[in-house]
Amino acid sequence: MIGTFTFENLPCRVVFGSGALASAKAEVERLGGKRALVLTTPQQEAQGKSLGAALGPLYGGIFPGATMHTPVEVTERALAAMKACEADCVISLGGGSTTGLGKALALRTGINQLCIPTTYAGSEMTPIVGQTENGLKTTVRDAAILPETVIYDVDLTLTLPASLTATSGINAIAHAVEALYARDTNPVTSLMAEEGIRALARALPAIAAKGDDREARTEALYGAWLCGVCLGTVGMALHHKLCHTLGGTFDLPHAETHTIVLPHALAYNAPAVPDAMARISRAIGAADAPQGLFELAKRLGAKVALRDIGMPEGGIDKAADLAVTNAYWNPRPLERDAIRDLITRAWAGEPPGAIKTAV
Ligand SMILES: NC(=O)C1=CN([C@@H]2O[C@H](COP(=O)(O)OP(=O)(O)OC[C@H]3O[C@@H](n4cnc5c(N)ncnc54)[C@H](O)[C@@H]3O)[C@@H](O)[C@H]2O)C=CC1
Ligand SMILES: O=C(O)/C=C\C(=O)CC(=O)O
Repeated sequence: MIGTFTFENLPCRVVFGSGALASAKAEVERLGGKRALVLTTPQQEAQGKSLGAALGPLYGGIFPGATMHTPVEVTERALAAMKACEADCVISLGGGSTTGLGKALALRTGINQLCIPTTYAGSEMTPIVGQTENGLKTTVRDAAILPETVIYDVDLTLTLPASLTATSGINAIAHAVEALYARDTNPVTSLMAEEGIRALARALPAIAAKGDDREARTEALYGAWLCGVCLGTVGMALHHKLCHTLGGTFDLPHAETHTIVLPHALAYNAPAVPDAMARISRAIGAADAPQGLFELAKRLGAKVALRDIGMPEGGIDKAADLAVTNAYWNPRPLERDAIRDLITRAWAGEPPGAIKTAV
């Protein structure tokens, strides 16, 4: 049954397809840009420079210093580079870290962003940025943060290593999973969520078998786009909050943390959200959604234990305390002991279990 709901379409132009990168110059012109600063990580600097060459007179320069979790000191250096070349727009070429830097600049200056994602993180579709200062990561949501234009070119994803393909893809799936049981869930976002999960769950094993399978890569990028829209459109819950806490407190890598925690967070919420569980099961083709996602991660060769990505066992209690400290909405009430159980399983790499319920 369709109830009452609010749906807000976020204004963003999307150019999708193999070879779409060639439209970058035209898209900058469409935004009214005269001088673009290209942003990349150090690893993607050469790619950024070749994009710069294709921009001709619209190329203002490159800032190849993007890094994970958007540290404010990096943003300040990028701001100086923006001023030095008198840029009136930025082009973010890379994964969520590079997109995050472009968003941090837009938040401070209102500058237009052309975003060219090369992972499946989905940040390009959201008006959200997480920024780190003095070791503390805080999240800002603001309309100015949403990129104006996004170019999805599957060719750029062919080089994404197998490990990051797997974890970034499951990071995307996590956005759609939580959208299906969000407090402000709605039928339109849920359509995108189920289709996004389906596309990624189908494409990722094919990519694991053949990294340059263009058809599977296209389907994965399409799925990542839909999942990113879900993250930008509705609120997230326990899974995203836990990953944020674990990542920030123990300096764990973003996509890997999502991949490990997702089946366990879903098992925790399962009793409260049977309809969402049915949709996820259908999308991944598994009888049990948490178990199916755990199996998918293993099949893709991803790590399934927080201890294997650097979380100390002594941190389990601290994480459980933090998870229930700043109350936030979740479909199932936050129960400290059950959340500790969830984190313990994720730490050890055990399959998701029936999580104990408070009596
Ligand atoms: N604000 C939002 O809505 C969201 C923000 N994020 C943020 O994004 C960051 C994580 O982004 P990710 O995309 O997971 O990783 P990333 O952007 O840090 O990329 C990881 C590494 O892979 C390299 N790389 C990227 N694409 C490549 C390709 N196609 N071929 C070869 N190498 C490639 C990058 O240069 C980098 O060295 C975190 O800081 C996270 O908080 C993630 C999702 C949503
Ligand atoms: O950290 C951010 O930039 C904000 C949101 C996310 O990273 C979303 C996520 O946890 O994947």
